[in-house]
Amino acid sequence: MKILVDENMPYAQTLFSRLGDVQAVPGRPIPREALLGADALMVRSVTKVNADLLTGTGVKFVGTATAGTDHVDEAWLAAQDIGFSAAPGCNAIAVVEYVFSALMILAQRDGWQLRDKTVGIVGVGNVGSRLQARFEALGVKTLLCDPPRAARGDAGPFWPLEKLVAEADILTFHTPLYKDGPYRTQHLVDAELLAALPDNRVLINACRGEVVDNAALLAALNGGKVLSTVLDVWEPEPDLSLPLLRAVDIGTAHIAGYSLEGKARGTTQVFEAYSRFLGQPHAVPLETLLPVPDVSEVTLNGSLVAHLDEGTLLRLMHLVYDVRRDDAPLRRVAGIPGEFDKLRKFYQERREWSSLCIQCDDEATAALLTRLGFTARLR
Ligand SMILES: NC(=O)C1=CN([C@@H]2O[C@H](COP(=O)(O)OP(=O)(O)OC[C@H]3O[C@@H](n4cnc5c(N)ncnc54)[C@H](O)[C@@H]3O)[C@@H](O)[C@H]2O)C=CC1
Ligand SMILES: O=C(O)C(=O)[C@H](O)COP(=O)(O)O
Repeated sequence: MKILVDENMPYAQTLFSRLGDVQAVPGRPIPREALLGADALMVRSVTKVNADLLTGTGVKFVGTATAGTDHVDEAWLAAQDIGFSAAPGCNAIAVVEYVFSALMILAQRDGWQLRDKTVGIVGVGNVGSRLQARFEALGVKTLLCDPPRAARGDAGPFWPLEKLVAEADILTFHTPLYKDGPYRTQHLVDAELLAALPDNRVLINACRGEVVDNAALLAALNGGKVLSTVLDVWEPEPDLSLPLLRAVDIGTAHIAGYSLEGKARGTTQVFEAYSRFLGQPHAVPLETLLPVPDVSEVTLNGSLVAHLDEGTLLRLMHLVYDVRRDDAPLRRVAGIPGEFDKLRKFYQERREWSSLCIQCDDEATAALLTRLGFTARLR
């Protein structure tokens, strides 16, 4: 059995070799000759999986170690009776921690406190709901927009996007990319929305580049719109607009989801799905794969809760992950062919907040840190 895996999929060799012969290949594009004779294909978001890629191959199962699936023609796979699995939620925590880092940096730079702001979350799935839970832990007001969930009768409240545009200080987008249909998200942020957005707001896109009309955003920023902008994803990738990169406050190379835990969950989720598909189910506990983090324990003296000190919180968050480490390298190499993908391929190890154990003095602080996603212990 031959299993092709994207070369940027940590732990794929270790895991998939339990099921067959593994060959690691570049994902953008996958070499056609490698596909011939392959039984299964494990990709990431950079590979377009469709009839053009797979017709005439013997591939019977496709896994994508990603949350988004817009690069996969699922209807075509189903029509060909090719098995498919994504990795829903695998990197949601990483995206949440990216958003927090970005917001804390802007707050410090511009002299505001997160707790005084209202955050509008557009798309309240794996990322958005975790984001909301952490904001709630900090007492930050959120407004949620998720029309598909509202239509399903899920508990909200969910609001129309227009209300978030009018009332939220921070708008953060976490929807799938839908190019058509009733919940189309392509260019959800367009010239009209940008014009309606009052000045001094924050806009974050960490879902898919096409959810924001990049040309309209650049025109708005060039036209004097006062908007702090954080973009992890671009239209198009990898050839992002250099003027837009210069105009945004924080810009990164589609790495919001790139914690080691997030990538490892992605690989294990598709491995487990493929093993079930083959009728040989395996379960892989994440802790059996992950290395010890560089910094694993700190002591926090005093209470974080008595008067919530966002400066201390920022320092704790940034002991684990500070988004500026990803903004600077993109600005250095953007525009040089191949460099966007290289930043992603040779990504410096990044861990999630849960990898940091914080020893603290009081129960309320420990409870808050735990709700935020750190590991907290009373000393
Ligand atoms: N930058 C990165 O590294 C990453 C990007 N992503 C992207 O973020 C997206 C969201 O991730 P998850 O939360 O894990 O996905 P998810 O599928 O769990 O949640 C998406 C939510 O968006 C909602 N939604 C759909 N259409 C909408 C619309 N028109 N308006 C508002 N809400 C809408 C859905 O009902 C769902 O609740 C993924 O589809 C993926 O494209 C995900 C992980 C990492
Ligand atoms: O999971 C998703 O969806 C993402 O956007 C991934 O974080 C993107 O990573 P790659 O698949 O492009 O390595």
